[in-house]
Amino acid sequence: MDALRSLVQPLVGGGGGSSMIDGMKLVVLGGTVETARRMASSGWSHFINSFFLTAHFSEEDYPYDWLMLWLSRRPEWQRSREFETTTRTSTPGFGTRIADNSFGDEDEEEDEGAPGRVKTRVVFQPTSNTTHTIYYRGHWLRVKRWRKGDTGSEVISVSVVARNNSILKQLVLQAKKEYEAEAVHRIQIYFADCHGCWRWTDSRHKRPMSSIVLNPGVKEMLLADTKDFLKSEKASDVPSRKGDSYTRLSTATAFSVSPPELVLTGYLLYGVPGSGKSSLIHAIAGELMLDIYVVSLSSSWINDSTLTTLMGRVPARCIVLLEDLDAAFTRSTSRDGNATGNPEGKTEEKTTEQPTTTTSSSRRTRKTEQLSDVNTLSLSGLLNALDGVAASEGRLLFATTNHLERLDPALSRPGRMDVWIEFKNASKWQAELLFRNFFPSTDEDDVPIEGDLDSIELPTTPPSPSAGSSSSSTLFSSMASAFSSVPASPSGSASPLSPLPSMPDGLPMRERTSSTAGQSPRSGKDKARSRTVSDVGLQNQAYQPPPVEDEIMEAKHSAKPLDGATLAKLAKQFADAIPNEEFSVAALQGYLLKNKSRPEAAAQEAAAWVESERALRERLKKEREARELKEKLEREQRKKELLQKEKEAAELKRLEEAEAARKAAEQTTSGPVAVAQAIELPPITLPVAPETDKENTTADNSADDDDASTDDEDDCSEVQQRITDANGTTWVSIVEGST
Ligand SMILES: Nc1ncnc2c1ncn2[C@@H]1O[C@H](COP(=O)(O)OP(=O)(O)OP(=O)(O)O)[C@@H](O)[C@H]1O
Repeated sequence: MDALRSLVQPLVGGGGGSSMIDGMKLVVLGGTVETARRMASSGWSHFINSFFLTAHFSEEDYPYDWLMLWLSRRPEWQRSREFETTTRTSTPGFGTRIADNSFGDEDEEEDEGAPGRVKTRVVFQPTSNTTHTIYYRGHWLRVKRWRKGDTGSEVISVSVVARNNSILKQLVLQAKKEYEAEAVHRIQIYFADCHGCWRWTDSRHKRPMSSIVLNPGVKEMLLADTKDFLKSEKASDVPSRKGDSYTRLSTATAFSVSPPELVLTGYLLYGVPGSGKSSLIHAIAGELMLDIYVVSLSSSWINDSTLTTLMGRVPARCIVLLEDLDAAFTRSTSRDGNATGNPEGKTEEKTTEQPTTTTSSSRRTRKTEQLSDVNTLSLSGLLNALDGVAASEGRLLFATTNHLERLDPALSRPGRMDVWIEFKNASKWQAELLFRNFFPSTDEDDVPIEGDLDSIELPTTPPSPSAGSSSSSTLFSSMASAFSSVPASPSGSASPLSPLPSMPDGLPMRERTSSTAGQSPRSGKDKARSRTVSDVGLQNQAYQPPPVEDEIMEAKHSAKPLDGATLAKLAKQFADAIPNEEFSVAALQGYLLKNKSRPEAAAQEAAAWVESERALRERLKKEREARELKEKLEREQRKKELLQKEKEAAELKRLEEAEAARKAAEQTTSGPVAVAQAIELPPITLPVAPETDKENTTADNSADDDDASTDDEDDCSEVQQRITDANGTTWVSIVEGST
């Protein structure tokens, strides 16, 4: 103690120093000690860190996803004592995969009233900026999740004491393997957001192809075709560079007709809602292990540049899905029938509605301008974007629409939308298969469906549109549901197809063919993948990956399994009660879901259900018609009132102008003629007393009259015309003279 005192004494001064100097000495001492401490600590941490290898994984790249999944399964990660909870994360995989630290309401009792209810999973993840120590293959890893200051994106940093980075490589490879093993059962769904970025939205279980009920041949054809495409993409030098054209077997080969070589990239699925378009795409994505990138063209923010940016950011090997293709040019944000679908809609609006007044015209112009700001997707913009997808590394382009007739013919050019598949309401055959798929059976093997499948026509290649050029055919419509109307073609060779809908320019679809020559797909863009944490893109989710499927699976457990023969009998009974192509598959599925534990009742009550649905439709139709009529009348009434108001306003304005002019004239000159002159009124006609009266009054007022006439002669230069009418009244017309 004495030694310490003797050491400090000279620094703080002896008892004789002033207190001020003592204080300063203390400050200097404190500063020196603190600096020394900091230097020691920083030197120590540098020293320690020099033994660490650190890897950073940014959320903008795939390894981040792999690691997040890997981490979510580590007990050390789960033992963290500080958590964030989230139901949605921008991180694919994490939180939506069955991570050990996530929980959902699957344990809750099923809500009978909401069969299609989407289950929410809550994820616990350690808060960012905390360091976790995880033991991995003989090494202690220090893992920290943090946010970059400049971009705000998340980063995982993994540090380990090691001589080289092989342990980190092993870690990444293992995380990747686990991620991919998980991905085998799932597909990732990305939505476009308004910033031109792909935002991961969902991870869904694959949907088995067998759960899609379409008339035979369609699924198989599509699957074979897409597989061929991907195979050829792999086998060939990926023809993604500008100017290259690439070929693959046409859909025709699936049906053993001469295989023309085609540039074929786009699949257009069109038809009534709830007929399985999205479900089929979902199932194909699962089968081919591809993720889905969805753009809803009815989104208000879609425009040429956003679409081009988005297409440039689509990675290789995926499905690009353009939802609501018909809405592309309609400036409509709804999927209902309100959209005109007319590519010229904009022009029409401008030309047909002639503004009646300045006010209404400017209002309309303002409105149009606002719309233009919101959505300026042009046909050429869309086509460019499609060509961008077409150019490329295993990307399959799918488009869906409920309104084929609204599409522009340019969309059907080769390399854009080459295979068109129509989806109709459920046929009897589909109803039967749906029933059999829906309810569980004790028989392991599929019981062949009763009924003659021969009556269902398989898709065939359409006859060559131009004589003798079999290799130029690129397009046909495989009527997914209309086959039964046409006799089968045993060989699968060209057979009469059901009449094809006409395109807007009057050509039937199958005639829209052309050779592949000259196709120059745009060069493949960089494969940047971007996820922005923004909700805007999610507000326009027209595409809903079929949510009911899980419920169907669950339904299988809620009904007692039936033996094959009973199931077949009930399915037949059900199909007999369902009218052909009147109800969508989704509607039938909804009915079955309601009866998921009562297959017998589902079959027996189907006819009654059909009647009740018809009555409901009828009622809704009447209500809609009444509402539309009322709205129409109200619109007309409003229009009338508006016109009346505009008329009154115009009249008022005219009078005000006349009045203003009169006043102005009064100020400059005086007298009626000047006023008449100023406001360009017609000559003033004044009645005068008949001659006799005049004579009588002349005597009395002669002096005045003389004065007046003198005044008139002096002041005015008008000419007076006297006219006597049938009643004997004399009118004097005063007309401006020319003195
Ligand atoms: N052909 C089908 N096979 C199996 N399930 C179907 C079929 N059609 C419809 N469904 C069921 O109906 C629901 C809606 O189907 P989906 O979304 O695929 O229809 P869609 O034709 O894409 O409709 P929209 O045009 O409105 O997008 C899904 O749950 C799906 O399971």
